Amino acid sequence: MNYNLNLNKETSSNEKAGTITTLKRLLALMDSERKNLFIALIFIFINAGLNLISPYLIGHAVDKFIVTKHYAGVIRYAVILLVIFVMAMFSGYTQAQLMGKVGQRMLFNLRNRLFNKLQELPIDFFNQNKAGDLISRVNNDTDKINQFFSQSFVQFMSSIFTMIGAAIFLISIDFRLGLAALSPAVILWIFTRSFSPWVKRRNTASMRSTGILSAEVQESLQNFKVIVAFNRRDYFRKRFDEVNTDNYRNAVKAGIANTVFTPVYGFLSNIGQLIVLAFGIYLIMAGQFSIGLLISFLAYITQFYNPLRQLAALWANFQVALAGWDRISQILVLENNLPLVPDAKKEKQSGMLSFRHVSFAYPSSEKEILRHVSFDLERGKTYAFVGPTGGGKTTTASLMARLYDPTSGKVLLDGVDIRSMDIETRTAKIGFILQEPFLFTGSLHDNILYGNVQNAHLSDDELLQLLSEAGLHGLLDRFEGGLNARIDSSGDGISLGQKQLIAFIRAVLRKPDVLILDEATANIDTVTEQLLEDVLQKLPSSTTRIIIAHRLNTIENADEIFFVNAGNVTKAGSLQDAVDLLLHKKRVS
Ligand SMILES: Nc1ncnc2c1ncn2[C@@H]1O[C@H](COP(=O)(O)OP(=O)(O)OP(=O)(O)O)[C@@H](O)[C@H]1O
Repeated sequence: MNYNLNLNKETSSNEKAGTITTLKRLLALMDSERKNLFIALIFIFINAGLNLISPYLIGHAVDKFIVTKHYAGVIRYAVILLVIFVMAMFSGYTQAQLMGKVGQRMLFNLRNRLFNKLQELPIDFFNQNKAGDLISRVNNDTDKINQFFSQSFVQFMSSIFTMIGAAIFLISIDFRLGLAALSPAVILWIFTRSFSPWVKRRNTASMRSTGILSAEVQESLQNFKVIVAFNRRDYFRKRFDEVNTDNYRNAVKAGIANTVFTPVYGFLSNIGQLIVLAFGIYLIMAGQFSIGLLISFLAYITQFYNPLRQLAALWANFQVALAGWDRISQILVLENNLPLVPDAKKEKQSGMLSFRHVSFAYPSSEKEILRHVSFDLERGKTYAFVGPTGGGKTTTASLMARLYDPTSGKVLLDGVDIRSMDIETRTAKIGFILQEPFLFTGSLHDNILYGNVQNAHLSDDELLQLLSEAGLHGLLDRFEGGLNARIDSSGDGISLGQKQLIAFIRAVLRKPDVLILDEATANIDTVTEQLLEDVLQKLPSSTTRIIIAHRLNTIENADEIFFVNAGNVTKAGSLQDAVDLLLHKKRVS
């Protein structure tokens, strides 16, 4: 599956969908907010209704009391109008409050949904997309949708109610004049339909370049030490300048597109008023219309075209929200390409961990890293995987932990295809210490218990007890502050060796059946390494240990050594044979 969001058109399910379909999908996001939405809509409706009654009352008052000079009645109408205006103010306040909360909750749920989806996706997705772009989708694009729902949606619905009400009043006061007044709206409708896709496209392009900008910033901040060390600041400055310029151009284009509706709507609403004025005065002169009715009529025209003018701006916001939703749903529609394959049969005569005719190529390249590889690893033994840089050791280990699926063949754990194991079972059985351990901001205590559901709620003392039982407590001396040592996700403030220690303690405490150490001790001093070696020896005798290492002392205690190179994984024999192979003295038979 192609996971590249910026290349993969198939994942953009909304791109070709019409506005109504996309709107329905957007509204589906509000499923849990139905009740609040309904109450808000009632208040929006009441507010629009109250605002619509006033022109009629004013026109009525003019004809009944002002034209006939019965001024006492005007006071009564003024009081009624005041009550209506106060009620309208309260309903307006309530609807804004309600929708503000609905919008925030929706933003919260949407971000949660998006983040959970990101957690479900395979490593390959993260290989193909830049973190900065994903962050921009989770933060900026969801916020565009929130802005629409919490701010524009009330105005949007209120404008629609008001317009419909005003149109009904216009037509029922005088059918001919009403139709003439509304005729410019038809032109507006055609104009809006024709230009909306273009506006949405420009907004999508603008968001895409914001994502690229965010990725660029993230990349250079992450690598700033290397940039400074290699004096590459000019190069990155130039790259940033290009991306920033591109983002600026796209934002300007989107801004222009977003303002295209407003002047046209303004112009055509003025034409509507002009038509009413001319036609209305003609009807008054012909004795077919009253002054009071013309006043009401002009007010209703304003009530029809003003919201329409607002709708022009809101329509642009809506297009922005749609474009944001497009980019978000590109992620939401993705499926993990490592699905659970149910009902795998247990295979006889296999080791604890076995490769059966495994071939593998990374999805982004044609090159086969492993070709028809088969081997069996037994329970409780220690295996070393050696080979030249780029030979395929990490790839082999990744397949053992099902970070990827083989292109063909099977990986078996206890005779069962690991594709049939649910993620909890698999991760409980296989502990993987990566070359570059993952840390997050928090205490050493939190970092050690990361992903350890069973021991997640241990206190410091209980954790200390557990660590000393596992022979790991001595390693805490390497951290100032012990379990309370502050760890930063960037890894600043601690050494690479300390990072590897955390990953080691984390994995060992979970007591996995298979423990894979991928260059896990490369940056640790020899004294600490001996400590780790002792811990490894103290692991339950049933634990299978797989060690990938370049340093010979790390592999000398292995029960068996495998040599990984050029698509093959072969038994290397003794340590000396492995060294010979590494030095190319011997060819793999
Ligand atoms: N995500 C990826 N996408 C495409 N190719 C990859 C990816 N990761 C690794 N490779 C390629 O796969 C090959 C094997 O890489 P691998 O990391 O498994 O080697 P290794 O033996 O562990 O090397 P080292 O000793 O340097 O860690 C290399 O040619 C590498 O370029």
